[in-house]
Amino acid sequence: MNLQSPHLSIEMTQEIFYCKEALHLESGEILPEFQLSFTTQGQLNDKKDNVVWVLHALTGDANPQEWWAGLIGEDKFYDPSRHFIICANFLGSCYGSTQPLSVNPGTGKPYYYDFPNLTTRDIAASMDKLRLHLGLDQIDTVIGGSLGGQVALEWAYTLKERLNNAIIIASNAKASPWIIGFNETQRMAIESDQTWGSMDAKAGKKGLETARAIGMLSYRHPQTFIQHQSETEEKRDNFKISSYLRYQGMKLANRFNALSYWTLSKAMDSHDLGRARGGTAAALAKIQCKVLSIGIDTDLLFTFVESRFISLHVPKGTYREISSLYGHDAFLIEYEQLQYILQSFYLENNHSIRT
Ligand SMILES: CC(=O)SCCNC(=O)CCNC(=O)[C@H](O)C(C)(C)COP(=O)(O)OP(=O)(O)OC[C@H]1O[C@@H](n2cnc3c(N)ncnc32)[C@H](O)[C@@H]1OP(=O)(O)O
Ligand SMILES: N[C@@H](CCO)C(=O)O
Repeated sequence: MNLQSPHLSIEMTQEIFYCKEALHLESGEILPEFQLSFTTQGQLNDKKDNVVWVLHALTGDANPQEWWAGLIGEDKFYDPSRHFIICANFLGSCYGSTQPLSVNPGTGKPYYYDFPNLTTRDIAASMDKLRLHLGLDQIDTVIGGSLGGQVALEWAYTLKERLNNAIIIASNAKASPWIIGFNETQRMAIESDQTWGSMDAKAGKKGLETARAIGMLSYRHPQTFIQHQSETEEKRDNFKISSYLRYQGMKLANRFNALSYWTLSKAMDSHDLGRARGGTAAALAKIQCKVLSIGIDTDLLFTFVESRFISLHVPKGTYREISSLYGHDAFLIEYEQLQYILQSFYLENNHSIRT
């Protein structure tokens, strides 16, 4: 029981950070200005050592209390009565941050297909502008899964001694051809939608449905579907898994847009911590903070081998593994194991943050 907040009432604040400074992107392009939607919950303590910055995955938003409800929130592992919890919607995403449907200040019209290519390094750089805006010199923990883990790793590299812990879940130091291939097939699905190319917020919506259905196969494991979508009677058609994938496609297409999906999937592909830094091993060797890399035994997309690679090459690395039926998406589901792993990590590292 959280005695400080018996009625679970610590307010969450949602704001927009407007950055009027240009962001110079890795591609050489420039975003003349941008905005990030972000939330904070809890208070920065006097020692300013309780900042937990949460980074979302491909289709998440700035409300981890919703999509990571088992980990973030009052009476949860990261508790706003102790931690100052920050989460920003990624640049390129469609939950309040600058994205392809935003107005290009140069033309006065939405960017649509002129929105620049972003990399995970660019997304981390935009996040750092928010950190400076908030006046935070020190972050205790950055934590993210999947694309969120990629961005967290990039940020950990540049934050240097300003970061104590990076928790990188179901992620990697460099996008594998397998991941890029999955993303490419999803973009092909979007491209094959006849509305793709039109200047319309709903362009590519049907294609996005297919893209998400393909994506779902990579976010889960064959065993997930044997468990949850097996037929109980003999059938020749209309299988459960078919309606499940169609439903998941529609669900995503109703809350996301294809242009943002395109942009963020390209960012995921771009991920290479070692680019222009002498390769991934050399770049990982320069990360100064403690790194907890968590793999998932059934992850078919970001394999546990890639997660372990991170911990083996950073100077202060720990590797832990989640065992799950759910494949890659287990990082959004297996709360008990996550809490245990996190608790042990902080205890083993005799860490000041109270958990
Ligand atoms: C503003 C926003 O909403 S932001 C949301 C933020 N989202 C994220 O950050 C994404 C991260 N979250 C996720 O990826 C997912 O929510 C997960 C991994 C945590 C869980 O996935 P879910 O889709 O909820 O679970 P699951 O795969 O079991 O599917 C359940 C849904 O499929 C439906 N379903 C299950 N089987 C079938 C079937 N055979 N046919 C049709 N529908 C089916 C269920 O009725 C349920 O529907 P509901 O979501 O409307 O309740
Ligand atoms: N299920 C995740 C994708 C994989 O990380 C999401 O929708 O963000």
